[in-house]
Amino acid sequence: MTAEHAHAEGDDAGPAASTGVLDEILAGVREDVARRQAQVPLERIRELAAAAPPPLDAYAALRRPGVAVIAEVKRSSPSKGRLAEIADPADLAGDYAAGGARAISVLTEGRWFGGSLADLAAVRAAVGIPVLRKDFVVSSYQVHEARAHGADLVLLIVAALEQNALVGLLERIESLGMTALVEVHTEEEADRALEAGAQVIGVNARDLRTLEVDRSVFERIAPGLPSSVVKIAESGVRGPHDLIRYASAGADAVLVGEGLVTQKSPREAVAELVNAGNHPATPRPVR
Ligand SMILES: O=C(O)c1ccccc1NCC(=O)[C@H](O)[C@H](O)COP(=O)(O)O
Repeated sequence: MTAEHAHAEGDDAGPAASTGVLDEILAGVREDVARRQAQVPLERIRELAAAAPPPLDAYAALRRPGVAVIAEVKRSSPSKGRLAEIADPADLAGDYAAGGARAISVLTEGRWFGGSLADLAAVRAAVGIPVLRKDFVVSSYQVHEARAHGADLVLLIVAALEQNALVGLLERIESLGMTALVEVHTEEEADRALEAGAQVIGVNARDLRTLEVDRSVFERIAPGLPSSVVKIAESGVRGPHDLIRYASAGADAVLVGEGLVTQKSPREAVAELVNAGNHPATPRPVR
């Protein structure tokens, strides 16, 4: 399967997706990282990371009362193909922030998601709230890149990493003052995330190998996570009803892409979710 035709196979899940989209994405990511590293050596990217303004405290931002909304800059996806043009990611991020988003997620992978590090830097410059580098991080080079381009949070996907690599990358992220958002999809992955020391865990309803979305995955995994861990429900939020469902299962935050970028007014769509997350009737996580 290729980036060009994967989405033609189905909606949220398709038979051809079962060949393992994640592995294909990772192969491309490794090539792209090697190319960038040949252009900008590790030593230089480390210097750029060290010179960047200090990161914001994402853990504290996501622990504030109410269900936080992390709004995503997402042009395309393997499951849906082209979602939105997003000519100016800074402009979109500004709208998200004005609508009350607690953080912005920027997909920086280029082949399947149409993102870039330039998008990350542009969003960083535009907003004063935490910014997540959402990518398929497999090397510490990418962690330094994230910091150099202004990230406060970096995604680590347990399914993409051996345990040693997960632990090493998490430590590297924290040593640079950033927060690791550790993504899981099964109970076993949640155990690995906790063993690695994750303080912020995202439960993705989307199986990254099959692309199937199952919102009940959060309800299964979240109650088993310690109360000190920030619990983020990722994928499948199409409106306030999904946020409320995730909140009932203990979500501190929801991460939303498609449900925002496809709206006529992403700002109003964020505000609607934020209002639902702050509504007194919306369940609060037990801490
Ligand atoms: O979105 C995909 O099709 C996808 C496929 C393979 C790996 C990752 C993928 N998406 C990344 C995400 O997890 C989502 O962008 C994020 O959780 C938001 O999801 P949604 O609100 O459903 O767009």
